[in-house]
Amino acid sequence: MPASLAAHRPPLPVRLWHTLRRWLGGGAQPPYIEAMDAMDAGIVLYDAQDRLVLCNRNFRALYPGLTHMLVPGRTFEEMLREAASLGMIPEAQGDLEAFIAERVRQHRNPGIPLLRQMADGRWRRITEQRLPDGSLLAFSIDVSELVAKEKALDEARTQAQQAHERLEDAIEALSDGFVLYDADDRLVVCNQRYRETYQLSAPAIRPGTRFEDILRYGLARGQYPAAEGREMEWLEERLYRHRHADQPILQELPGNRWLRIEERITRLGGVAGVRVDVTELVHREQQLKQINARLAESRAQLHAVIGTAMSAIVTLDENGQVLSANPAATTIFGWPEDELVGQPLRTLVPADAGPDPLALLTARGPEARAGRAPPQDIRARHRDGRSVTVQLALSRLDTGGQARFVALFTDLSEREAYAQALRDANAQLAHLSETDALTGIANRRRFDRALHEEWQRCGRHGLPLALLLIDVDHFKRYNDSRGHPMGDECLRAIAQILRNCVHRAGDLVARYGGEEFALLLPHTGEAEAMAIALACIEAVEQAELPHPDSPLAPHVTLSIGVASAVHVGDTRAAALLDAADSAVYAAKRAGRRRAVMAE
Ligand SMILES: Nc1nc2c(ncn2[C@@H]2O[C@H](COP(=O)(O)OP(=O)(O)OP(=O)(O)O)[C@@H](O)[C@H]2O)c(=O)[nH]1
Repeated sequence: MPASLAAHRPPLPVRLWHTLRRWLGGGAQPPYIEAMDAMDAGIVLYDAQDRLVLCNRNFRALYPGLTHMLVPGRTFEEMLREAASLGMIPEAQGDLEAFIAERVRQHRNPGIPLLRQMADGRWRRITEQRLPDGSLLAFSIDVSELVAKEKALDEARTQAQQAHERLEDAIEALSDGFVLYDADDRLVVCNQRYRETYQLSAPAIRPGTRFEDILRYGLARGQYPAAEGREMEWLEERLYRHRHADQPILQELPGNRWLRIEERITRLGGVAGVRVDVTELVHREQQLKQINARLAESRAQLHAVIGTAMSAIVTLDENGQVLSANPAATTIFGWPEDELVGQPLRTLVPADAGPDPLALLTARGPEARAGRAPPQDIRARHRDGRSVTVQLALSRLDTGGQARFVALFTDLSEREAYAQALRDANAQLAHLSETDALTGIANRRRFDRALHEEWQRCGRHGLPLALLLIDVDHFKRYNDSRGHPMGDECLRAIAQILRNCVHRAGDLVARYGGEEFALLLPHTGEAEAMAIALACIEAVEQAELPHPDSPLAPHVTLSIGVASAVHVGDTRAAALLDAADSAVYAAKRAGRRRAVMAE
């Protein structure tokens, strides 16, 4: 029946009353009584004095031991008292009189229907209604199933509430942030940790708020550093990922804090999310990245150094087999790296070069403890079989695991060549610094040094040292008549002639100055020195170097001062020089073209 129609109908007891009135007014005929008995509800009618008028079978069945009382004329209270005394009313246990008083009061002033449990444990709803003529109609319906369902519902509700509380407790107990959004993306529940995580957004984190609105609130307050300057783009991306929640998100928070967000679509179409603080992990990763970058840089620098080093750098395993070699190893030993790798150290340092160099580092000795052997010069072997002089420095690498060694080979042959070249250059320089540029014989510096040294040396042996000072006669005229370049040529020729006049290893021919020469003759006495002087004069004259302007001869002539002395006591070399000088003047004074012995 439609609800609108039911609303206009009179209540059931009133309808029942009218029916009963019709029955009773016309004399209650058995068929109507039977009809009442057939009804599912217990029906009982009391008159205005609360005396039973009639009741149906269903009512009588409710009180099986009370049949003798259920006769017209019995009052409600009498029947109640009898039923209670017979234990038919469980509620009446305890204070019987109080129960009866309360029940009679309710009966006389019927209000809302009563729910009563019967002796058989079943539940009935008793509706009592005072009728217009003062009589009271009561009927009771078995509502056991309804009550059972309501109880079950209550229990289910309680369980649901408990489950909800347990869920809330569990969510709160999580060390990570948890949040649940419904299918409309409105916040359902979140824990305190979640609110603490998003401190700048916290005021917006309330049940019922949309996820997007929480994001916008946070965006406006700098909650998401990664969104700075591109807020709308960031928002779009974040919402997309939120709704497609398939992969974890790494999210930055202010203060270089980091979260890992795991979101899942729930069965009801909402989104459950967990926020894990991974700040430490990210910081460690950042540090690791920096360290790796620095490591890569150092490695690149190391490779550059090793690659360009002049020395061969060879790494070896614990058995002395080559692990790697730099380009210099190929230069020094002739082995390409790929052919050298895997070969024993003995390939480069053969047995005839000495004991195994690695033995020092593997045996128990001070070198092994220091992890380094002193550099040693050895004859290593080139790939083509020839030996190469190298300096080998061995050291052990501290790898923390298996032993590794580094052999540093420096090619000494090259260094030797450099050293020799340097020595040669120095010698040449020394030679040049003591050589006369014009004539190629010793210069004044060399002469001075030699005079001093020979003076000392001859003195030590008690031997005489002779000195010839030679002057070219009228050389100014030579220059003037033949020109300066010819003068130079003449001086060169004289130097060469004088050089040929001495034969002993210690004899020195030097250019003493301008057109003056000097001969230093160790172990030479006066007579011998004079003989050499005369030989020099003779040799120059025989060369017949033209000197057209000389008043002495048509060719170049010499004047020579000769001195010879033995270094005794504290006599000085200068004395020998002075003596020779005086002698040469004497020769000039005597007419030139001669040799004069010092006095
Ligand atoms: N061409 C040339 N002339 C030089 C060089 N050194 C010195 N002379 C010259 O040698 C001459 C020496 O002159 P003097 O000292 O007067 O001696 P002299 O002319 O030889 O006279 P006496 O020694 O007294 O015979 C000067 O004219 C110098 O210019 C040189 O390297 N080359």
